Amino acid sequence: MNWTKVREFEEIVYEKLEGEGIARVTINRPHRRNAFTPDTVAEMIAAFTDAREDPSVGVVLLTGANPQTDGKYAFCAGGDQKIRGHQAGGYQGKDGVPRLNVLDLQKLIRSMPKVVIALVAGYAIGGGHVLHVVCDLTIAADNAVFGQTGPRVGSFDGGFGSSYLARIVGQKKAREIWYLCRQYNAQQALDMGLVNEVVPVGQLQEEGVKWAREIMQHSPLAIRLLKSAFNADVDGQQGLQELAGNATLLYYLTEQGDEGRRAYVEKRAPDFRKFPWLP
Ligand SMILES: CC(C)(COP(=O)(O)OP(=O)(O)OC[C@H]1O[C@@H](n2cnc3c(N)ncnc32)[C@H](O)[C@@H]1OP(=O)(O)O)[C@@H](O)C(=O)NCCC(=O)NCCSC(=O)c1cc(O)c2ccccc2c1O
Repeated sequence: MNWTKVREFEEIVYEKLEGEGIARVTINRPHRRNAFTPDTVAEMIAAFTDAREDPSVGVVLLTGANPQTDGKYAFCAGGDQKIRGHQAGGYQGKDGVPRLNVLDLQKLIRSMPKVVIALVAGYAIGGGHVLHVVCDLTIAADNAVFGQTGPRVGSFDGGFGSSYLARIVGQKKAREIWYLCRQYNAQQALDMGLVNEVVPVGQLQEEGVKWAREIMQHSPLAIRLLKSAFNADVDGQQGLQELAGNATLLYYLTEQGDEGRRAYVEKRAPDFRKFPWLP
């Protein structure tokens, strides 16, 4: 497949499949099971922002560099515990400032009007598990392992990582996942509705592209509106803002919406009488 690097990053790889509208973000810290630092997250935010702003991109694949240095696999093992500051308010990257900027990345993935598909091989653990949860779809390799570790390592994600997880797998299962910190294999994840499909690990990337190509055949506006409608059901005023923003976008595309703008620019009264009050 003809993947082209969009630009150089240090802790991720960001590519596009030329002429297909598909982008891929790969977390590239295999010596730490692809655990993220604030710098990894800042790079991911930059890549996802590029994909969001590029009108030719409709689908973004999120994955981890594999196999790892010891031959094992990981999607992402969450925040890098070795740089989580001592009694500090977050993870410390190159500038030494403690932050939890993965929360900004979660919001971006969730609200961007493109489809984000997590391709999970090996461990999706802690904050890495939450990353796949906030993606629109998840395809798992048959060696995938899912779980939260927060209460064991002195952390928790009470946002999308717990409340949205409960919307996906149900309250009882979500509480089990967080309170017991167990690990679940790909089949168990499929059974609880946590992933969309399980494929052999060697086919994971191809399968992701296959799903992306199918999505790319469909209407961008319909998918944009569906994503914001799914979010609006769960995300309160933020979700309504996304849905309403799309209503405004559509209104701007109409003659009626344009009449108000034109009248202002032409310094005349708008004529809305020609438009029907539909039932
Ligand atoms: C993922 C594992 C289950 C894999 O186990 P395995 O035995 O295969 O591998 P090793 O344990 O030997 O790991 C190999 C190598 O990688 C290092 N490593 C792995 N994960 C991390 C990590 N998260 N941070 C730092 N380093 C990591 C490991 O130390 C080894 O290197 P050595 O040089 O030491 O040999 C297992 O690795 C594992 O359980 N990892 C920890 C998973 C974890 O607890 N993650 C953090 C959860 S908390 C979190 O992610 C989090 C982040 C946020 O930003 C939040 C923001 C807001 C709210 C909440 C947040 C949050 O909870």
